[in-house]
Amino acid sequence: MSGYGAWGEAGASNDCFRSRRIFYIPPHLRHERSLVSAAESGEAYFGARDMGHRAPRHGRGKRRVSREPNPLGIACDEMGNLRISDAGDGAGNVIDFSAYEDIPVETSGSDVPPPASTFAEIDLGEVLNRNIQRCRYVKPTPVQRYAIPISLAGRDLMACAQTGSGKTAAFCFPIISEIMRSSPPLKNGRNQGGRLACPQALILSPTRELSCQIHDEAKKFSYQTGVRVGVVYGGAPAFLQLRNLEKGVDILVATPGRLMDLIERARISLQKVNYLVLDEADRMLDMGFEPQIRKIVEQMDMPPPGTRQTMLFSATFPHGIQRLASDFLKNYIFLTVGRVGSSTELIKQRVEFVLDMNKRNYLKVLLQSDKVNGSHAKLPLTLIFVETKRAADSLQNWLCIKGFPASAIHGDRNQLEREHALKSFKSGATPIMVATDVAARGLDIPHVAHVINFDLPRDIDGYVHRIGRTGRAGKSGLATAFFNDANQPLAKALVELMQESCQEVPNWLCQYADGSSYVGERSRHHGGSRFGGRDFRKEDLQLRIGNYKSESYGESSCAPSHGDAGFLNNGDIKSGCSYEVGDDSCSAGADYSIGAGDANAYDTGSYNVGYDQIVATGWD
Ligand SMILES: Nc1ncnc2c1ncn2[C@@H]1O[C@H](COP(=O)(O)OP(=O)(O)OP(=O)(O)O)[C@@H](O)[C@H]1O
Repeated sequence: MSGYGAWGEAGASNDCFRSRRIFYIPPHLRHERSLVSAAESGEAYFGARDMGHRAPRHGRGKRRVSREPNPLGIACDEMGNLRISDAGDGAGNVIDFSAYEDIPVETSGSDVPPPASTFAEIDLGEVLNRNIQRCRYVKPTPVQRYAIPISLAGRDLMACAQTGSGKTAAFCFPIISEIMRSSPPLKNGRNQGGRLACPQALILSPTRELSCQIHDEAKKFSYQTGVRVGVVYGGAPAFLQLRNLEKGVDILVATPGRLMDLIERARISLQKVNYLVLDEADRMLDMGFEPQIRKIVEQMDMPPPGTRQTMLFSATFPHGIQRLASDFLKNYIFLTVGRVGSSTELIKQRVEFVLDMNKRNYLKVLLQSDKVNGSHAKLPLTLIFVETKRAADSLQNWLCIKGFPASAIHGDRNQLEREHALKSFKSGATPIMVATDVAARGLDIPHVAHVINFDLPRDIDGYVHRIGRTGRAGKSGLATAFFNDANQPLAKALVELMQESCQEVPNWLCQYADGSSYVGERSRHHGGSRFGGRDFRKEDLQLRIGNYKSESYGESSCAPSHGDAGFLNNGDIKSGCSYEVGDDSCSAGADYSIGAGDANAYDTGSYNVGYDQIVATGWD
């Protein structure tokens, strides 16, 4: 094996494939030279006991500098210190977040801590602050300005902020800082026997790729802090992940399936979890994940809400999901940051009427024109979303035949194929990637210039996440959607979203919207608001003030124009308050996962039905 490929070979004999033991080395372990050389030399990987370079804890900011591998990929001096002048975003640029300055922010809940305007204002600790500088994060983004102080104040949080606006750092920074602060230090995140990992923080995410990405980010942020980050996800051998965890883990990033498996095998315990994060929280409580998440959060050994701190993040938060999520939270703050990508025109949205039979030809024309307009006549990175796994394979083949280098990523591909596709897309070797919704959320791929919805998703939230793969971190991007009669149910919500984002809406699309029978989550609950979502407690309360009874839940920092008059301060809503108006809302909630078992497919029909039930039986 050469370099740090994805596969390790033990007992290698190049001409005799069968005599080799070949095993997969997951990305987060590929920097471990000892692992790779053990694999190359045929030595058992299992013998590599001390591959970690954990810095012993000597109190906050005073951990011993170690030979910890440098996750930032930046030059270090002989002591392992990064040379800050060498640091950057990979392209040597300071990222421009000025586009986010005027974004409207709304908070609700009791005693909301004031936001911070600079990182220096927030007491995150010297080492972490240095890493923030190394990442070239000059100023906190709006979600970071609000979420970090809220989290440091120990409050539960439901945060809805636009795609690409820095939510990962918003939950990683306070957790790393608090773990560094924790005294006395816990036993390096494992029990005395050493085989049971007991993380202090658990970050759950819906896909393997996103878990790996969060893990990589968290490693960068925690460089030389002594805080250890681990990851477990399906599709890769568990024993390698476990070996890594045995060295100790403070922050564990996980997909739910693999985590559950390792809990049941008594290799991970959640009893010391002080911080729980659900990234893409609406997705985690939707589409078949909900029972699993409930099991992990409520039926294992995790401390209950109030004892642990819980933070939920996403760019979209349908109200029904907010209701479910509130079971996991205690006296939480709801934070909304307007959808920057849309509202500031960072993402230019175009919708074209294209019949199914013409889609491929139209795509070809589009790609050819992108190529002509691209720098050095090169195709810019283009992500194409399709509905099914089979369609992804088929379109990828067709593109390759037509001379457009393309990779494909979907749930039927094995982990190695998925990683390979992503890597070759990121590097530009195959500048086109065809994807199902497995790549719709969270993935932060620099320089994606164009997102094409070859098949539109069935719900508007899916559209928001998909187009959010471009126009990230202050950069602009383009999103093109192919629309035809089959997409009529989406028309109204699409027009509203485009209008909100100051996009040019074609007349023909408005006509489709006028004739649309679909009333999506956005139409029904966002009420034309510029915000990415509203705190469902407000609207429930407003309804109850009118129809049932008054109950206080907390103060809103937003102007009275949002209808806050009449709210009392400092109360705490009981989780699941909507149950008062009919237990149907409970069972409606359960519909979210029924019929949506395929984690790679969207089936929003089920939750629309569920929500209709709430509306019909609860409020009318
Ligand atoms: N304060 C900051 N200054 C500069 N860049 C930042 C800052 N915070 C985050 N970034 C960069 O912005 C990009 C997007 O961040 P991130 O992936 O956390 O977005 P997100 O809000 O989680 O998006 P999504 O909703 O798609 O998951 C990343 O490349 C990250 O490094």
